[in-house]
Amino acid sequence: MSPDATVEVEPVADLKLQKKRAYVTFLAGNGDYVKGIVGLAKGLRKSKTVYPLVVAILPDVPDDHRRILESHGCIVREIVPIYPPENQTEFAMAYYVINYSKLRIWEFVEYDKMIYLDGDIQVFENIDHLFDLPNGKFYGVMDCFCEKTWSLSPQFKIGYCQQCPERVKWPQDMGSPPPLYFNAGMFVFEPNLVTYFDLLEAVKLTPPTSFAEQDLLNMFFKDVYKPIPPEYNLVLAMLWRHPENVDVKKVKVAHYCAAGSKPWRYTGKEENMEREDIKMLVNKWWEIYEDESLDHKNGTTAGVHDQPQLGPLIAALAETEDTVVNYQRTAPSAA
Ligand SMILES: O=c1ccn([C@@H]2O[C@H](COP(=O)(O)OP(=O)(O)O[C@H]3O[C@H](CO)[C@H](O)[C@H](O)[C@H]3O)[C@@H](O)[C@H]2O)c(=O)[nH]1
Ligand SMILES: O[C@H]1[C@H](O)[C@@H](O)[C@H](O)[C@@H](O)[C@H]1O
Ligand SMILES: [Mn+2]
Repeated sequence: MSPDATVEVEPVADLKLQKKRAYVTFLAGNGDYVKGIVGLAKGLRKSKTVYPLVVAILPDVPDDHRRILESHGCIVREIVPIYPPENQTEFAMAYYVINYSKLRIWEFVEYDKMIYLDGDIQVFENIDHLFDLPNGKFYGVMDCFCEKTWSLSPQFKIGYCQQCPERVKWPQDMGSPPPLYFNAGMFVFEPNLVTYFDLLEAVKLTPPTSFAEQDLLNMFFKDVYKPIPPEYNLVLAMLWRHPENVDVKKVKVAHYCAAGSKPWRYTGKEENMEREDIKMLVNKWWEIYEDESLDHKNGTTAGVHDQPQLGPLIAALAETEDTVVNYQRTAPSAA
């Protein structure tokens, strides 16, 4: 390039950050969760995210499921399973043991920041702005302790829930109330190898408990946890347990974790599944899943991969720590 050449760089977006952000989900086994992830990929595309969806998969995910994910624009990354120490613990759901492997996502350090979403989550509105939350914290939505899955916990036994701490107050003779507890189906985090090795160490040293890696993550990040509003991860039981805390019309992200609510298995027969709000949310999931206009085109991945390749000059500038490079994005819509 000649020395007096000028480069048109328009002040629009923080390129450096965009380059290193992604959504991430997790897939294990040869069952039907792959449908959940296809639905999620399409929901994210509909939300017009500019970021890709990475799927961390265990080796037991069959090839045809991997190909389905790739055909929907996902970046598939195989991870090595993580096993908790031997223990007699009864998990709230027996299969939660596989979720320890999810901790491998802290190893994805080619990304500065990621948003983890379970495969039974659907995104109805763009949530890319969550990537702009200040670094150094762990963001997630506060859980509810009222469903039967919590029946072994002291909270459930005394009827205490952090969603309505005034209803049954935490008894003084049980010490101070437990720290705020997030649902680990959705969270904003920064991959980091030091954190990753500390997490692996914590797994080795911590006897498993009912909610597996969700309990571990809550313990590990308790001092940096910052709650975000429930519309970023609507744990469906909130609709009948704490209706005063949620407005279903404002929901950006729904988490189909209540018993019987997974849309691809929904029959409407289980408790609470006949509710109109549940039927509406299940229908919304199916509309996205079946919308062919949201199918991935041209064999490219969603989000960042739909963006033009950066010129080497812009890329080099983006590497400079204190230089904010802005440029005109001409990305086509993710749809
Ligand atoms: O056979 C399976 C089971 C689970 N998963 C993956 O693991 C995730 C977690 O499983 P569920 O969504 O069924 O679990 P819940 O929502 O009931 O569980 C919650 O508690 C769990 C405790 O282990 C995890 O923290 C999980 O992320 C959190 O949302 C799934 O979304 C999916 O991404 C699979 O791929 N295959
Ligand atoms: O991880 C669990 C799971 O998602 C359950 O279905 C729900 O009852 C819980 O509140 C949550 O902590
Ligand atoms: Mn889930």
